[in-house]
Amino acid sequence: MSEMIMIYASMTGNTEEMANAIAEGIRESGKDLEINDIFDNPSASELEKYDGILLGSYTWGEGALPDEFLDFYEEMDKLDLSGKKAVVFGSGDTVYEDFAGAVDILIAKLQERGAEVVLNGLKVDTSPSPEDIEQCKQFGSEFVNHLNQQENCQISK
Ligand SMILES: Cc1cc2nc3c(=O)[nH]c(=O)nc-3n(C[C@H](O)[C@H](O)[C@H](O)COP(=O)(O)O)c2cc1C
Repeated sequence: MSEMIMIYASMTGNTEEMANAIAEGIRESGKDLEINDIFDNPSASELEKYDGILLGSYTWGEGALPDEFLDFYEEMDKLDLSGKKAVVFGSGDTVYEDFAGAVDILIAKLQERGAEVVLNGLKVDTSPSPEDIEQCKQFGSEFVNHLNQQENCQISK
C-alpha cells in the first residue's frame, strides 16, 4: 500500500501541474503515492490510512475553497489525524486580495484534526513557471525527507 496520499482540486490545470511535479519529486525520492482528483469524490476517511498527506487546491470566490472540495472538507471534521505528517499546495492569482487562501484553509483544518504540517504551504501564481515546477519537485522530496525522519525515529526506539 502507498505510504502517501494526495488529494487535489484543479479547474484549469494549474494546481494539477503542481500536483504532477510534486508527485515526480516524491517518486524520484523512492516513495509510492496514491493520487486522487477531488472530482472523483474521494472519502476523507481515506486520509487516516496513510502516514503522509498532501492536499492541493486552487482558490475560488474571495479566498475560498472551491465548491467541489466542501464535502471532503466537512468530512475531515470526523478525522483523527494525530501522528500524520501533511503538506498543502495550490495555485492562486496575485490579483486577488486573498492570494491562494485555500492553501491556508486546508492547513488550518489539517492542524485542527491533529496532523503535523511540516512545510510552509506552497503557493504558485497562476500557471507554474519552469522555476515553480522545480520548486514543486523539491517540495515533494522535502516532504519525503520529513517522513523518512519519522521512520528512522521509530526504528531507533
Ligand atoms: C471566480 C474566481 C475567483 C477566484 N478567487 C481567487 C482568490 O480569491 N484568490 C486567489 O488567489 N485566486 C483566485 N482565483 C484564481 C484561481 O485560483 C487561479 O486562476 C488558479 O490558477 C486556478 O487554478 P487551477 O488551474 O488549478 O484551477 C479565482 C478565480 C476565479 C475564476
